Amino acid sequence: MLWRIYSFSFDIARFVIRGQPLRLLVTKSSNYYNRKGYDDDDDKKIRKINEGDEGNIYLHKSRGQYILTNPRVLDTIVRKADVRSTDTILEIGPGTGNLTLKLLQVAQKVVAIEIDKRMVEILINRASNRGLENRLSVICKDALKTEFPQFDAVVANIPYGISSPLIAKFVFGTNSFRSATLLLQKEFARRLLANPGDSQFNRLAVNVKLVADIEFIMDVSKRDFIPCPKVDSSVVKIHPKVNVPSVDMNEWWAFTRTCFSKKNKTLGATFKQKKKAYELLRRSEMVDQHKDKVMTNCIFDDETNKSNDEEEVDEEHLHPPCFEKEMNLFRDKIVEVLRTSGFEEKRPSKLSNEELLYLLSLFNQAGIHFHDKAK
Ligand SMILES: C[S@@+](CC[C@H](N)C(=O)[O-])C[C@H]1O[C@@H](n2cnc3c(N)ncnc32)[C@H](O)[C@@H]1O
Repeated sequence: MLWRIYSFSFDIARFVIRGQPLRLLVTKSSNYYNRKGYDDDDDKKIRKINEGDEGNIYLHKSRGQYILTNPRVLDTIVRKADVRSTDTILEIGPGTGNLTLKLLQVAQKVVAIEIDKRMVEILINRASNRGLENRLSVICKDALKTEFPQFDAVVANIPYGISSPLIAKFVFGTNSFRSATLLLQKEFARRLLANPGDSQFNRLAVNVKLVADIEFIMDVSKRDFIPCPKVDSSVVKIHPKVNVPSVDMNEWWAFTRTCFSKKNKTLGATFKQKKKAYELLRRSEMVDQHKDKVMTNCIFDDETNKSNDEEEVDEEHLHPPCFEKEMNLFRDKIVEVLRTSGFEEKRPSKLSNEELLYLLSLFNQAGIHFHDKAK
């Protein structure tokens, strides 16, 4: 009972502070979710929100459905995105359209990709009620499986569960664009912003920063969302670089995957592992018979820095006796490159992209190449 009173006063306070209509349907169960955010045990009907008279909807945790409701935060995101009146803006996960409606006021066109058709209905209704539907194009599909149309910039509060592959799709995809202003989970944003030597620096930052500059915009409190998530958020702006180093991206991803498999180990220790040398020997152009079968894995799938590039290799066949001599020679060659270049005692977590690019070029000169696992 006390909690209900507290919860209701909180909503009233939000109404007064922000001067916006109450959006919550205060139902029996909503008090529970108010307090706790999503219910971990029940991912189905978890929270009903009400967008004024324009529809109401239950939100799903599995789809990252956290609605950003603070108009001041929404305005700041749009302002910091520097949207031009001639722009086509790509928005991923528009939800019920709080951000979309603001974008439609400043951009020429908004293309929104939303997986949930219930959200699409509400979004189209809200845009139509304001006479903005002609400038809105909605694609009701999974953004990861959809080819993006041409766009000038991205502005989005994306579902956090797909941050890595989505950012990879933006920065390594074929579309050229000016910037991507994204609301991300705070921890993820910190990893993206991290520099060599920072504890959060990992392969995610290394790969993205090869092709883009990342700008911190602002932190956003979890209390600015409905329902209240467990984590805080941050807005960052990704600026694709005009001059990208000329490097084979597949090889770069495979190289950083190997280096960052243990980001705090020295490179000497990482590359001296028999298994690592064997994998490289098999994949190197010197012996790889299957060069054309290179497979590109998700470039960020080790962002938690777990050693998930450890291939499931049958130990018996890890280094067959006939291969032992060849492998030892190859490993000596790798270590020689590291020793003569002064990289043997260095740790990948402290190296800049320029240093990593230089090391890769030295490996290549010695005939050592990196590929993702051959199929
Ligand atoms: C964090 S909510 C953001 C909603 C809205 N933009 C806002 O700021 O309030 C994420 C939205 O992305 C949608 N979504 C989740 N996975 C998606 C996917 N793979 N492709 C497109 N949309 C997706 C969800 O349905 C949800 O509407």
